[in-house]
Amino acid sequence: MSSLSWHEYSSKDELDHQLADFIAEQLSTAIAARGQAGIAVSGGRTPAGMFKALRVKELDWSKVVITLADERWVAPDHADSNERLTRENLLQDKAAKATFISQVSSVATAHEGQKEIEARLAALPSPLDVLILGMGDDGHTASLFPNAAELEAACVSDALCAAVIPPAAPHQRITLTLPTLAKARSVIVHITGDSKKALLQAALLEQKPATELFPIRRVLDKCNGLKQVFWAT
Ligand SMILES: O=C1O[C@H](COP(=O)(O)O)[C@@H](O)[C@H](O)[C@H]1O
Repeated sequence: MSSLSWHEYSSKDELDHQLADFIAEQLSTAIAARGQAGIAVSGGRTPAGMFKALRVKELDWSKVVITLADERWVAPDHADSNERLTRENLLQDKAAKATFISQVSSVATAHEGQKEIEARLAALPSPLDVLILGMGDDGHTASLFPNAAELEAACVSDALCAAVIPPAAPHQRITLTLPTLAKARSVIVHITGDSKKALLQAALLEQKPATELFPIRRVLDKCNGLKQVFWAT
């Protein structure tokens, strides 16, 4: 694996602000170099504070395309929706000018909706300039869940996204596939708490066939861009 650098902070607030500064700089650099920037953000409990710090940054948000690393197959106003989290916390203030690509539709299942989401994602700058990954307590990242029936296909797929039914977590999912995630120019793992730090460190040390590694490790192993962990206790 190419090298992974760690940035550790003594508070979540400091982490949120430092990470927001770093992302804003990367988006501005991408816009200067290529005229636009593409970023995929994660959902869950971790990113809200960082989103609030990022949304007020001075950059040309009209040139930024934002999507999700993964989405829960729920209505966009559902309490568990990653889109809702992103709209309420990131797509506000200056960042309201960004383009957002939603990864959910009104059809009943993620498997049925995958083709429509795939078509929408064709508008995403490729490769992504910035990818923010979370990590669950089970080592999943995006919605690449250990033991999901769709995991192996999503790790080698030519598609941009895949439908996944997590074996032990709520909601059907759409996730960017591992090849789509791994192409990102800059990958940031954004985690908090001692147990996630310990899990990530253990995942990075595992010596097993790829199919038995935690999904977070599988993604990081395939990334050739800049790789960093932003962590706070
Ligand atoms: O289900 C999900 O979980 C992960 C981790 O979330 P957290 O609540 O532990 O921060 C998240 O990265 C992913 O986007 C989300 O759909």
